Amino acid sequence: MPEAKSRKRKRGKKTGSKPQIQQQKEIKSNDNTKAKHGGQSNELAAASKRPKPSSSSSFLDKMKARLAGGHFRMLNETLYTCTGGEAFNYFKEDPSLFNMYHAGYQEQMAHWPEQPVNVIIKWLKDHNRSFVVADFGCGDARLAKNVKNKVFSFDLISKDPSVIACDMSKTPLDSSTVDVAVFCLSLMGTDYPSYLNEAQRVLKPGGWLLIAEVKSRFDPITGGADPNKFVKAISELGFTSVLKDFSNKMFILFHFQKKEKRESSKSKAIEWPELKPCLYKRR
Ligand SMILES: C[S@@+](CC[C@H](N)C(=O)[O-])C[C@H]1O[C@@H](n2cnc3c(N)ncnc32)[C@H](O)[C@@H]1O
Repeated sequence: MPEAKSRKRKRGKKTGSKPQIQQQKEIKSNDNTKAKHGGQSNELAAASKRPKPSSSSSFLDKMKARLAGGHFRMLNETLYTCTGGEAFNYFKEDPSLFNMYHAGYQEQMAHWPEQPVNVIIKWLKDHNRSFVVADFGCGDARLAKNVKNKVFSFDLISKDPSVIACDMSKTPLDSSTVDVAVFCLSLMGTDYPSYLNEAQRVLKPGGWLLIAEVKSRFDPITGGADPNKFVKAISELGFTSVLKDFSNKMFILFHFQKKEKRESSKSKAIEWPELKPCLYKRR
């Protein structure tokens, strides 16, 4: 690493001094040609040869954005193809990757006409303010920052003192203590049923499970999961389906309420549909 740094410094010096020397030469030759020919056209010709700082910096910005976009897509794909535990260890080793992921995520979300987290914030504002909320995969904890409810925010890395860093299949919450469990675009890991199991454990009977997910993940025509199979699996986990909303172009919303008692026998394994990774577009 130190070697790379010093090489960078040397290169910086070289490129930094060259244009200056060039400029001086141009000014000189301009003066000469002006003196010789007295024409304005020579000055214009020289100016057109000068490097344009604005275009080179915008090129650099473009390259930086392309590189950042590539990093984001790589991290995004990693999160969708590993378990929560693996993702937790991955970010723990290099927390800066989490910032990189979220910068790319915010960039992508800026192109969505509506943010699902805002729809959930509105739902919470329209309901009981004393509801205790658990935000599973909270990101920058926007939800907690925008409601008056008590919110427990969980993510792989804590970027805010209010966020608890953990793999959300194992939260530190006591059983039956939460009124609303939120998963907003966060059912990423291949072991996503373990996150829903955890929500079932911490929710009070009658508690709400709100899920927003990328629509393409539930489009069987393009290899997505059958939403009915997803709802069936969650019902077997001990929930009643209350709402399935397909009206938004980008995301799908599911609302469930926890049953007083789980009906399905423990011996019968729940058949969870596979949720395909959500691959964001290159921009
Ligand atoms: C696509 S972002 C959405 C963030 C936020 N919910 C929003 O809507 O803006 C998904 C978040 O879930 C987190 N996440 C994914 N798997 C997780 C896990 N097993 N445990 C904790 N957080 C997880 C990611 O780190 C990421 O911050």
